[in-house]
Amino acid sequence: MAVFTPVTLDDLIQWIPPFSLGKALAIRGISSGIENSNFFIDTERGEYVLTVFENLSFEQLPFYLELMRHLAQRGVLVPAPIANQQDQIINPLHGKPAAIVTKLEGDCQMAPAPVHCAAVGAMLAKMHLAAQDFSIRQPNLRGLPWWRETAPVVRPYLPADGQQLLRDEMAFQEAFAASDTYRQLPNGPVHADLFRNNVMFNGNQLSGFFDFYFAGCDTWLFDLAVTVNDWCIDLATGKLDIARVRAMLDAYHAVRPFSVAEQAAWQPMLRAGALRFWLSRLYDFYLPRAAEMLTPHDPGHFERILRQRVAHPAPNLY
Ligand SMILES: Nc1ncnc2c1ncn2[C@@H]1O[C@H](COP(=O)(O)OP(=O)(O)OP(=O)(O)O)[C@@H](O)[C@H]1O
Ligand SMILES: N[C@@H](CCO)C(=O)O
Repeated sequence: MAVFTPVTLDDLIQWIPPFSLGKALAIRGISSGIENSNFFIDTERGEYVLTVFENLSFEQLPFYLELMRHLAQRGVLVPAPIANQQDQIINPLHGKPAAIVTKLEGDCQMAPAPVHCAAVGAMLAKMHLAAQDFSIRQPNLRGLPWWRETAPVVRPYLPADGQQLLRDEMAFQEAFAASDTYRQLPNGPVHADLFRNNVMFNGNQLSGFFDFYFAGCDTWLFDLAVTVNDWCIDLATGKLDIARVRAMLDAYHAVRPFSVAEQAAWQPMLRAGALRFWLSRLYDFYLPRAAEMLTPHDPGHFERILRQRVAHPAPNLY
């Protein structure tokens, strides 16, 4: 169901020669994923992932794919895009942009322990540092300007207490974004969607981050807040699990020490990370795109997380 653009082995055999991967031997559609058509492909040089982009254009894709190339070249574990003989990594296939990237070994870890959270924290810090000198700049397209646009669109669908929470949190986040503390936060390219289903593990060994298609420039702390809000919580209640939070924060800090401003911004940023996904899930729930085929994620999950973060202080960064 999640292969929107079919690609046959014959199509691949015709298309793949400029990539110097030898002959294409097999292709299998990947059923999970709702944005793009993804395939595992076998070639004479090994196994790779082929993505045909259904929504992103030739103009939009360089930010994401060049960022992955930049990170892979610096030893951050991410899928490395494969260039053709002209050094192009985005090429048309059935009229849509497509790319081949290296395959990450293993599976997603959907019930993470502190050891997994530590591995994610350390790699996230390494990724932030390695992306600092990436030359293409694109803002986080799901940042404050998008919240401002989206909050009034989804608010009418909420009951009174939800409307109140959304109003209060938007006001809180506007003030936070205008503060001196916020201005002092280090920023750069971030993943911005580093949930459990976007990281691969081979046993307890992290094998890579993937699905960079919400990446953009934002504060490093926002990226960490989004990650903690998914990896380090009890999914039923949204409560933080202190052992997992500590493991992730300590591992991050050991690679890229936190600043004083970041400590001051930590609680508001956890709320920002929850608000961002509450809004996008509300939008997808109440205003689904015409071709939407899958059940939207539950917005209530991030409303619970937001209420938790407002009511209970999180552990300090360091
Ligand atoms: N480089 C990779 N190596 C190994 N497996 C991959 C790789 N890229 C994607 N996959 C597999 O394909 C599945 C779908 O990929 P992905 O999550 O990027 O889909 P999508 O449609 O782009 O996004 P979404 O998660 O928003 O639905 C992943 O869950 C993973 O199992
Ligand atoms: N991680 C997002 C989905 C978009 O990748 C969510 O859980 O709402």
